[in-house]
Order: sequence, then structure tokens, then C-alpha cells
Amino acid sequence: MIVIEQATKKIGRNTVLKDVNLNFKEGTIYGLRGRNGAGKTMLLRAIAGLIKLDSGRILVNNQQIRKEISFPKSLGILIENNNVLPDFTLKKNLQLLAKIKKIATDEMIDDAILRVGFNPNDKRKVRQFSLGMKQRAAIAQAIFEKPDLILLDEPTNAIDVEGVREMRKIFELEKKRGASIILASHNPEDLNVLADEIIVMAEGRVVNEK
Ligand SMILES: Nc1ncnc2c1ncn2[C@@H]1O[C@H](COP(=O)(O)OP(=O)(O)OP(=O)(O)O)[C@@H](O)[C@H]1O
Repeated sequence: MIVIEQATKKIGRNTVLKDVNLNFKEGTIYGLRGRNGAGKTMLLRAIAGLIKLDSGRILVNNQQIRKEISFPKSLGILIENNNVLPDFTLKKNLQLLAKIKKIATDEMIDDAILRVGFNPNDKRKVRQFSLGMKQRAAIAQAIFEKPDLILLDEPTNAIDVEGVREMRKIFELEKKRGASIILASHNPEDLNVLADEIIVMAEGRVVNEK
């Protein structure tokens, strides 16, 4: 589904991705780990079309990112500071996004809100949410359109223990539905429980894949 060939990206003098070669299949969870600054977020950003590679290429369903298509067509994303709009309710956020791709029905929106533990009639704006609640909201945003590819950068680091179990169940169900999930995490338990394959990065390179 995703093929990464010789992906290299420099920022100034810093090579943040170096000759990365990877293949990702559908219905699989890939755990991405590595030290701070290893390049995990950069890899996710490159797959999402958010940064331009200096050399190499990324194909999603045989289409080259930032050449044939700007970004993967069916993509759910939670990267770094989640980008749920603070001045709206979660439901309004999802309704606004739904207007872009016109995939999600009202039912799908309510279902995603319920799955991350909120009431679809909740009148609170996202700015009134705690950090963990914002992270749940961002997870709802990443899954509500049932995308083929889900990129998650530290999706559970602010979520309470029970919540982490609930979010893991969500990711498992998304995988069963057939989605490919790439999950960057520093939480060894997240990776052990969820990942079918682990990719280890260091200094922009993939140093171990199994
Ligand atoms: N906006 C930026 N401008 C310049 N360099 C950056 C920028 N963002 C990240 N980098 C550099 O890119 C490299 C890879 O960073 P990246 O965020 O991908 O690491 P990471 O593996 O996700 O780390 P962490 O575990 O801390 O999230 C680092 O050397 C970092 O300093």
C-alpha cells in the first residue's frame, strides 16, 4: 500500500531522513520507535505530504506523494500538536472537516465521538478540554472518516490508564477494518500490545525492522 524508496530529507545541514526504504501493508499496525530527534515525526510528515523530500519517493497506492497527488487520499492523521480547532465543539470540528471530503455522515461523526468517550451533544468547546481530552478529540478526528491509512504520533501520551486501553481497542478495530496504522510511540507497552511490526529509527535512518 505504501512504498518508501530512498527517502532523504535535509533541513539546513541536518539530514533528518537518510535513505529510508520501507513497505507498509494494509490491515497492519507498524510501531515506530527511536530516541528524541530520530526522525519519526519527519517520516510521518513525509508520508502525509507535509514535507517535500530532497530525494527518493513515497508511493501510496502506486501514486507518488507531492508529484501525482499532494497527499494520500484516504488519510487520518494525528501529528504533534493536534490540530483540533479550539473555538468549536468536537462535533463542529468533525462537521467542518467532513465538508471537505464528503465521506463522513452525521452517524459516522457521532460514532467517532462516542468511541473516544464523549457525548455527541457535548456543548463544550475544545479549548475547555484537558490535554488528554484534546488528545481523544484528535483521535476522533484521525479515525472518523474510516481512512485506509492512519498516522499517529504519540497518540496516547496524555491519556489516563483506562483511556489508553480504550484507545488501543479503537486502533485494533481500525486495523481489523483494514487500515494501515503507523504509530510513533515512546510507550513500550503501546508498541508491544499493538504493533505487528516494529521499525526502529536513529539519526534519520531505519536501523532495525522486524
Ligand atoms: N521545524 C524544524 N526545523 C528544523 N529541524 C527540525 C524541525 N523539526 C524537526 N527538526 C529536526 O529533525 C530531526 C528529526 O526530528 P523528528 O521530530 O522527526 O524526531 P522524532 O523522532 O519525532 O523525535 P521525538 O521522539 O522527540 O518526537 C531532529 O534532528 C530535529 O532537530
